[in-house]
Amino acid sequence: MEPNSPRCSSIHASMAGSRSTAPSNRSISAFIAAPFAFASILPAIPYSISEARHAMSDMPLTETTLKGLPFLGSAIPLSRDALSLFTTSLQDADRVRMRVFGRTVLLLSHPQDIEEVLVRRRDEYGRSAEILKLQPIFGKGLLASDGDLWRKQRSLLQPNFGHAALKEYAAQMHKTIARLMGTWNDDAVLDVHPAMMQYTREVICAVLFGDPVAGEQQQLGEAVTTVFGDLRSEILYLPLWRRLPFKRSRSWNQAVAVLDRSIRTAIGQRRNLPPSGSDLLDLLMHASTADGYTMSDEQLRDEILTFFLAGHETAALGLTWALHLLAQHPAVQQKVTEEVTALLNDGGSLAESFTKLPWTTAVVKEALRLYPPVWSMGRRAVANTELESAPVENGTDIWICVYRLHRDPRWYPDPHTFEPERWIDAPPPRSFTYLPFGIGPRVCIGQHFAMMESIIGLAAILSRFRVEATAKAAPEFSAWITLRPKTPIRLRLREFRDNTRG
Ligand code: HEM
Repeated sequence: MEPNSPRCSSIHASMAGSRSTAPSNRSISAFIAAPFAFASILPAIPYSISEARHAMSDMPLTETTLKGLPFLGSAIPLSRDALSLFTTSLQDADRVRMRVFGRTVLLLSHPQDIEEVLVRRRDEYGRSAEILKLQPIFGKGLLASDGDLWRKQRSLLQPNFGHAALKEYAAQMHKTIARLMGTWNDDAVLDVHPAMMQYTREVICAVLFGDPVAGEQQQLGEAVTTVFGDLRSEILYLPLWRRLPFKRSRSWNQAVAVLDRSIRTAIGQRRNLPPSGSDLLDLLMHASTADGYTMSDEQLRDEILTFFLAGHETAALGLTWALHLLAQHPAVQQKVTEEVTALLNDGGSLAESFTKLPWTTAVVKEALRLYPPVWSMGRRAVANTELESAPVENGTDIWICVYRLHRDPRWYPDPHTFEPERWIDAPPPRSFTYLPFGIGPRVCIGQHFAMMESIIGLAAILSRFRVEATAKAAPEFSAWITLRPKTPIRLRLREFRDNTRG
């Protein structure tokens, strides 16, 4: 997709938070200035309302209602296995209505409804109940805030995820994965998810704080792992769970305190130094909008925690699933290895030339299609509104099942098959059917960052190692906030090249 095409400018215009529901051809907004050089690695998220309307107008949407228990509604099957409940019920209808603890929930996976909720009628939907429950811990960072605060923060933060900034981060990413691979040996069996968590955690720490001394990094890393590893309980039981004298809640509280203290200390120390532009913390601290708005220390702390929350595990999961898929598909792995090797043999460097790796990019996109780390997105209606032929009452919870959307045979032929070819020299998928990073004004601010981190990470690993599956069975996954493997994914590393280049 050309960045200045009408489609693309519609995306950008839609993100500017305008109240109009009509598509606009305004040129690229300051919010999402997708850099030209990165266009080829972005997930194809074609967006043209008129095109989408035309293509889908002849298909009436179907709706069903799930019967549940009094008051509990569908809470029990939902807590047992939400993903199965979602995918099974969405097989029979485009929309599923259910009750959960007395609330109405509308489950969606049709692109037409998704467009309504996330773009056309976006002002009629607010943050989801689950996200709002995180506010006492993570404050009013970008993910959990809304309205004017969100708009101000988004425009302040967005430039730091644009082209120039990303180029700086590429070198950090490459350095980080190279350092990590220095600890891997030929024939070793790698537990992939924790290894990728280490990679993305070190990247986000390095990008935010520069290269802190190893001890601080380690302490911060452990706190991040504890806090974000136990978010599930947090969301369910907050604030009760935190007050109970369990070992897990105690260590969780301690980790939150460490994280909080480390971030506040880093902010405090920096306030006494002149601006250096050396890392993201420094840039954010001194950023201001055209009308002079700057962030308070409290807001800065919330944004940094939010980046950990939103950008650490998600990116690690994308990479974990990509490596798993490559181990299952040696022929595709070979293609990736060949293109990376060719680039390096021609004197290219991964940090500078990662946009020139179509197979690696396609593998990342396809992994995010099959295993979207954010497999479900939520909103809550803040007004009485409607979807085509369906009323939506104020207060209705909306859940969008991205997993089902990505595996719907109407949009993806042979939807459960790993086929990176879909993303190479093929027309982009139908509008609003590929949403690993969401869409509309609340689209992931870190999407380019995450794509770059994934491509550089994957390419670096495959420039040196072949990965082999150690188990035949496909791993099961647990779908709570993110789509995680239920049991470890262990891959055998076969070193074929030393890591002195690239
Ligand atoms: C593969 C990796 C990632 C995936 C799959 C992912 C996915 C998403 C999705 C689906 C949303 C939109 C949620 C919604 O509309 O309700 C989102 C929002 C967000 N993401 Fe990401 N993300 C990833 C990486 C990152 C990274 C690396 C960062 C930061 C460094 C980040 C920061 C954020 C923030 C701050 C938001 C909230 C944006 C807003 O509401 O304005 N994400 N992400």
